Amino acid sequence: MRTPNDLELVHLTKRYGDTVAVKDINHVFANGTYVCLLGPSGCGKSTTLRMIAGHESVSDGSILLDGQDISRLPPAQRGTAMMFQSYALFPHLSVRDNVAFSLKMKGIDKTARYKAADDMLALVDMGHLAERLPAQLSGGQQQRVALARALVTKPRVLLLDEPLSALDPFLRIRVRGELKRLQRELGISFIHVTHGQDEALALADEVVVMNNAVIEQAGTARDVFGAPRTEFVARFMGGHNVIDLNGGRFALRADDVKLADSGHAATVSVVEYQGDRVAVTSKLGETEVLALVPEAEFYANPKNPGDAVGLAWDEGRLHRLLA
Ligand SMILES: Nc1ncnc2c1ncn2[C@@H]1O[C@H](COP(=O)(O)OP(=O)(O)OP(=O)(O)O)[C@@H](O)[C@H]1O
Repeated sequence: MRTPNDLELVHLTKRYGDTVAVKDINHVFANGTYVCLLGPSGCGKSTTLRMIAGHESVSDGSILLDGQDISRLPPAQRGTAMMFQSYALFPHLSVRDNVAFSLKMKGIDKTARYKAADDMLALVDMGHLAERLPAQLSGGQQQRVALARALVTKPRVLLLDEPLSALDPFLRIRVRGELKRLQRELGISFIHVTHGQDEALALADEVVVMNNAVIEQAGTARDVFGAPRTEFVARFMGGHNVIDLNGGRFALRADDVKLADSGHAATVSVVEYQGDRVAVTSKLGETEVLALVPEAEFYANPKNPGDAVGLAWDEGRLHRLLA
């Protein structure tokens, strides 16, 4: 069912000469959803996002927002806003002026645009630093200013291109929590491009996995992780084994593989301690099978490389792959 402010991609295609960067994509991003566009380098994520934003022209197909074709409108008239990876703040403007800039371009008077900028800075917890220049801010603070600057135009869809990639791992986890909170508070859609599986699983209401210019699978984070449709998705999401059995190819979650005395006879090849669990890789014929074993369970009966081991799983946990 369609709701107002759904964003729809219809046969969306982008060609650069002989390269097809995005190939005939059809998808509806439901209003008020946190979407992560996930995929390996070069799969077409950023091109898709830039076409939605209007920073890249469309070769074929169209982009509809709330039923209206926005694919030929200039970026500022689309109802979308983009936050760039590099933040792209103006170095000579204060934080407040950076946030108010697009409103100035629209001819909004100073009192009104400063009020709007201050409201957005308060939303991202940066009100106290409104007078500073970008160079006087940390990376995380610059990122919040960039976010306030994108949100000040009151977009119906916020587009984020690898927004966390410049942050250190600790800050990345904190800021991603803030992004999610902000999206819930504002109730608009966020479309967030990432190549981090963990990031997508942590944030997204809907994960859209791209590969080779097409959407390979889309669904809730649990659906995509729990029921990958293809070998590519199973391998790319990680945490799965891909094994051939009885003429079929199956995904089997590594945390569903048990080390047992009976079962499929294998030989342990690598043991990695990971804190809360131990990653045990074994050779089952020519196939490497990963088992993620809870720490206490592993140390109750520890294994070493070269040990014979039985691999067991519940048949119901095997998930047949389509390709
Ligand atoms: N301006 C351009 N001219 C020619 N080819 C381009 C251009 N921009 C992107 N491409 C090509 O289009 C394909 C998709 O690129 P895109 O940047 O969308 O990938 P991506 O999934 O965002 O990758 P990354 O994670 O590395 O940013 C790639 O093969 C890329 O080389």
